[in-house]
Amino acid sequence: MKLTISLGQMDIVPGDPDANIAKASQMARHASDAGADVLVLPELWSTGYVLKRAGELADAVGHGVFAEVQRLSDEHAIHIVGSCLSKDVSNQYANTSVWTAPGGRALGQYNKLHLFRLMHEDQFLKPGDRPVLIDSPWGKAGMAICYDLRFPELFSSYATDGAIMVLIPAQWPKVRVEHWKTLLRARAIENQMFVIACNCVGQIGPTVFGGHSCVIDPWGEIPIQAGDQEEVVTTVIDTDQIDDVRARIPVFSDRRTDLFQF
Ligand SMILES: O=C(O)CCC(=O)C(=O)O
Repeated sequence: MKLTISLGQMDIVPGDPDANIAKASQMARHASDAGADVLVLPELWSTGYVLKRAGELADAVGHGVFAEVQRLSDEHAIHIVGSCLSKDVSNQYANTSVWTAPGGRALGQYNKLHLFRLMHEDQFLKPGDRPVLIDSPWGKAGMAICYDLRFPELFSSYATDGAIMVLIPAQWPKVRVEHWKTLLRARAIENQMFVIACNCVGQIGPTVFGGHSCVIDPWGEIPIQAGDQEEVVTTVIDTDQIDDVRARIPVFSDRRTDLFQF
């Protein structure tokens, strides 16, 4: 099955949801004009890392920025995935990626499992308590956010549970962009699935972000990779490629499940 994906590599305006929603709106229009089925945005794209202002900037899922994304999804008939600051009924904050589908619905939501101490997430946010696999119209899709990329067991559990792709909104710093590229490719190759990753660009405080948003196929090839500027890039993937790659090198049948847990 063919799936057209756009990556909205945004230069996030810190602490200014209105400015970032305007950028997301332009990106959704651009992606829709390019024929995209799904637009992926970065991690915390509506606010950036201004966690000290979570009380003012976080929204309950379904409200505020999440409702704005639903409006964009309906208007442009496009699925949208990206993470924003959320709050729950007890006013606890999380880094939440929602898969928003046209027609006024969300297919699922995921709270970042591995909080990134270097950005003080552990001081402000509640970590997620479970992996989330979305039943998308193109097949099962695992949800991950940025630092989660360093934890291969998350990706391998998604693959074992039938994922054909994992979507990763991120704010990955330029200084470690080689880790980003290497880990994304490794996760795609070792799990023989598509890895779809959208980073941001620009600078927030002392941190410069690395861009290089990309889609990686199950063979480790990179059909599209952005540079280090704000841009929307689009590519078409064929999910049937997964069966071809898994037939060529049957790592899932060759796993030593008698020795290791997956
Ligand atoms: O793992 C890294 O190097 C970057 C992670 C990160 O910036 C994040 O999770 O926000």
